[in-house]
Amino acid sequence: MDSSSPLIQQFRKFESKEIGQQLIDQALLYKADPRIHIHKGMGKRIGCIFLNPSLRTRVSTQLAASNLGVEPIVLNMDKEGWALEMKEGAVMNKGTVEHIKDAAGVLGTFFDILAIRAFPSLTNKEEDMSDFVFSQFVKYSGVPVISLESAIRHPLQSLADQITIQEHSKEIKKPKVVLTWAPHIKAIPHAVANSFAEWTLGMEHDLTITHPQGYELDEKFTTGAKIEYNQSKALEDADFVYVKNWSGFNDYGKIITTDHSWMLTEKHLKNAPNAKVMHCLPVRRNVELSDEILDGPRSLVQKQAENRIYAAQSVISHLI
Ligand SMILES: NCCC[C@H](NC(=O)CCC(=O)O)C(=O)O
Ligand SMILES: NC(=O)OP(=O)(O)O
Repeated sequence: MDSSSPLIQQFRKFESKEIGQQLIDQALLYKADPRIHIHKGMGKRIGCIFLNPSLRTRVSTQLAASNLGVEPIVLNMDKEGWALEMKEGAVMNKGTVEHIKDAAGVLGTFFDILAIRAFPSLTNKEEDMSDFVFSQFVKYSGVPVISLESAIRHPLQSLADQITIQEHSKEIKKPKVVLTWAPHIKAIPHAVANSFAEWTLGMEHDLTITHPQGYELDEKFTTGAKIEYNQSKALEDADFVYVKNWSGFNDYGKIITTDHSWMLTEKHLKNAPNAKVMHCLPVRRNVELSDEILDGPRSLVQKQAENRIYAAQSVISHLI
């Protein structure tokens, strides 16, 4: 498939509701019968390259590939690979051992598809915003590259989230979705929140984003959403509440507040009796979200994680 096609672009950034729905439908087909296309990927290989930790993405991508007969090979580059140099023209007389040009070139000859996890630095805003590390793999590998969460987006997570929303909103015409900031002990990337906003708006749901002053996200991803600084007002009558921490975007990579009162508990949802609660995981229990919600009937977090398999399978299937 031509790597500039809108379908492939959507694996990186949201292109259209029609393509979004097509990917969701394909994922649901695989969920009903995971090995229906077991021969489709015969002889193909996907290289899953992790520059950062992962549980769900690592395992679900391998399961998705296996369901299609594609052989997955995982390289935990941060632990097992050579330290990569990303900068053009670098004099490599310090810690980095291998240049991205050489490494990505080799990986491109070994694999039909690459899948890359590369978190942001959260210190160099301009570089992070250009999705520098992910883009270097795209530039030098010469094969289609799937994002397993890059500096600015986490599209496979968002696809899984939209599958989950669709599965749980059969009776609701236009679900009210609320993305709420949650406290955390560390500076956390914007990718999950950005992609969730991009896909939720793209699928034409009603999106409200709530966070303390100063935690405004990049407008590139949030235009069309209501921004409501009063969390309890934002949560009223919500159908889905997506809980996520992120660090400052304007005050880049900074922790602006850790206000514990933003941690979602049952009390916060007294005016949202039907709200289902979502989180991409891993979650810091009783910091971001309370045990009572995570272990209670509102929680969709396990369903989201399960749908990661079929989201990845839908995307890989379109690529082979
Ligand atoms: N892919 C799922 C989330 C990955 C990352 N979370 C983290 O880094 C959590 C780290 C911690 O809790 O220490 C994030 O939110 O973008
Ligand atoms: N949600 C998610 O991407 O999880 P991992 O970081 O464990 O892959």
